[in-house]
Amino acid sequence: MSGTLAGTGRQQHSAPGDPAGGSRAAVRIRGLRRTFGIRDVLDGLDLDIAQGEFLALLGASGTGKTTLLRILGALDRHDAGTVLVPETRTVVFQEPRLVPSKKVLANVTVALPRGADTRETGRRALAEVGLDRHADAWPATLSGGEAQRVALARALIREPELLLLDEPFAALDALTRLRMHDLVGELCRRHRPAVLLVTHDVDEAIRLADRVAVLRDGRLATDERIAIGHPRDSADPRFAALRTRLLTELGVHRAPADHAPTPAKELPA
Ligand SMILES: Nc1ncnc2c1ncn2[C@@H]1O[C@H](COP(=O)(O)OP(=O)(O)OP(=O)(O)O)[C@@H](O)[C@H]1O
Repeated sequence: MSGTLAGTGRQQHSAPGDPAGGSRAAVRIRGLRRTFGIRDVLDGLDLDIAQGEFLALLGASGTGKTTLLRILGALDRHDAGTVLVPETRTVVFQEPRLVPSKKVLANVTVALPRGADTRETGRRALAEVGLDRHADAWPATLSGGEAQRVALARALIREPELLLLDEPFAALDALTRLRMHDLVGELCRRHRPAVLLVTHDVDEAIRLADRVAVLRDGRLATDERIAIGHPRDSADPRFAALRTRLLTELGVHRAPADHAPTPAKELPA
């Protein structure tokens, strides 16, 4: 594990993470602060993510979810605290961010060192996301869901110890999103990176994660482990109960749908 010592800009290399809750930590954050102007968006945040653990992070808009993810990806700095992260981290954003002038296979292997087996490794990564037949396609010819699968293949090909997912399904239609959930769940079980998923979708969080946390006032307000065997089907009453608890934590109180819809109105010709 290596990490950044806040305020010094130096890289810290340390022994692999100590046991955290029985597992070894891939991510260890203590007292993290990030200030924009006069606002402490992250304010003394503590968080561990164990190796191979899938953490979904919920929070109202503007609470600092993406800021936290960007700090872990070294895309932003922090003002105080300690952040220890693994050496290999990759990010999937809401948009696929493919290079339009490179074909799909070249996009997937873009961050790999050139070697005799680079193309073969790229083809295997594409096969994992069901797109091996698109290796020679241009990004502009892909659907949104296909492009996002290429972005996922590009992120996993480096076998990251930490995979950072910043609302990667938000721009997809509902059916494609469900298919992507299955795919990401399966690939994460196979590759076992630690995962931080930033999302607004409570159902998605419960369906995919081992742990769900809610960010509020710069810290984790809720940090809940989802038991092995917990129902992942949104129709199940235990799933619904957890959803209601998390929505309440997020400040969303659903009014019961007790009013009948207004009758359809015929528009004049
Ligand atoms: N570079 C920046 N300069 C100034 N303010 C920033 C910067 N980046 C983020 N912020 C502010 O920090 C706060 C948290 O932003 P962030 O994008 O992390 O929130 P979020 O929880 O991911 O929001 P959303 O769910 O809407 O994407 C916001 O008020 C935002 O305006």
